[in-house]
Amino acid sequence: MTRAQKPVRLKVDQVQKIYQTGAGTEFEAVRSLTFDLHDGEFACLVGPSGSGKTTLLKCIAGLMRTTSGEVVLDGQSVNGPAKGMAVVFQEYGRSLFPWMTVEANVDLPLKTSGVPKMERAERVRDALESVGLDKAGAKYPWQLSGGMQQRVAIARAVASQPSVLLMDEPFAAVDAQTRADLEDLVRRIWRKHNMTILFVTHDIDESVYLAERVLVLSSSPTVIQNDIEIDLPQERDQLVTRSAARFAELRAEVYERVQFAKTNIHAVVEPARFTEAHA
Ligand SMILES: Nc1ncnc2c1ncn2[C@@H]1O[C@H](COP(=O)(O)OP(=O)(O)OP(=O)(O)O)[C@@H](O)[C@H]1O
Repeated sequence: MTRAQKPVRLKVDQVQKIYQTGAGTEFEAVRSLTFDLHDGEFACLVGPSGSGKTTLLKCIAGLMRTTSGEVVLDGQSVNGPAKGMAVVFQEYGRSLFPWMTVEANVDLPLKTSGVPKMERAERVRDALESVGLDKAGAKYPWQLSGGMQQRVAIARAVASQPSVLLMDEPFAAVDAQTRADLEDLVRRIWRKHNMTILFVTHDIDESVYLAERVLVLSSSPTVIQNDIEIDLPQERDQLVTRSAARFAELRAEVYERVQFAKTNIHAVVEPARFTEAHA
């Protein structure tokens, strides 16, 4: 089945975000963003610094109101923190409760959403096993390394069985080796649980390695500038995949698009004006 034939999980429809920045002033961070995420897709979102990646993710997760436009999850309009979405942030240290064990941290969203106790225990066990932390359930977050803490945050997201998993620069704060391990872990989890993932990253190589599709944002005020299919084999390996000729081509393509985004404000939405202004 092709991507287009699969049901749409997440619909982002002309989302605009204008921040009120003080006495009568405002800043349009996101202009008009439209894309669909289909069931089981893994998409990465890249773009210049300040292009609105975090703003967009917060709007999608229902943590921030859009100024206009709509986010629809499984056919329901998102108007607040949505039950079917889980978010993994960069700051794992702040997203886990230090006074709770690993198990209790993973269990918390299940408990608050009223999942029966027996089922909760099973889901927590499965999720911790998926991230290779089945022996660490009784530990506290502060007894774990940064990479392990981020795996707990991922386990918590997996346990809640979200329709869509949102990840905002989740590996930016860990060392290179841990990052590579976590990338492989997320791809394994994605395939095992047939998840739908939207992953924000600064790192172009990471976006190509992880995703099936890379969405490139323009600079602010932001629109989707490019939607690039990553036609690499499903089985990926840090050494083999990253040294493949096709990987280099895709990386170069995404890199060029991001460079273009940095220097061509409004080039996509208003090409005529851009051409005139730079003629
Ligand atoms: N609360 C706010 N009030 C006003 N402007 C804001 C606010 N939050 C973000 N912005 C502005 O909106 C734009 C987009 O910010 P955002 O953090 O979403 O970008 P980003 O692509 O995630 O950035 P980075 O890649 O550097 O993390 C930036 O110009 C930022 O200064």
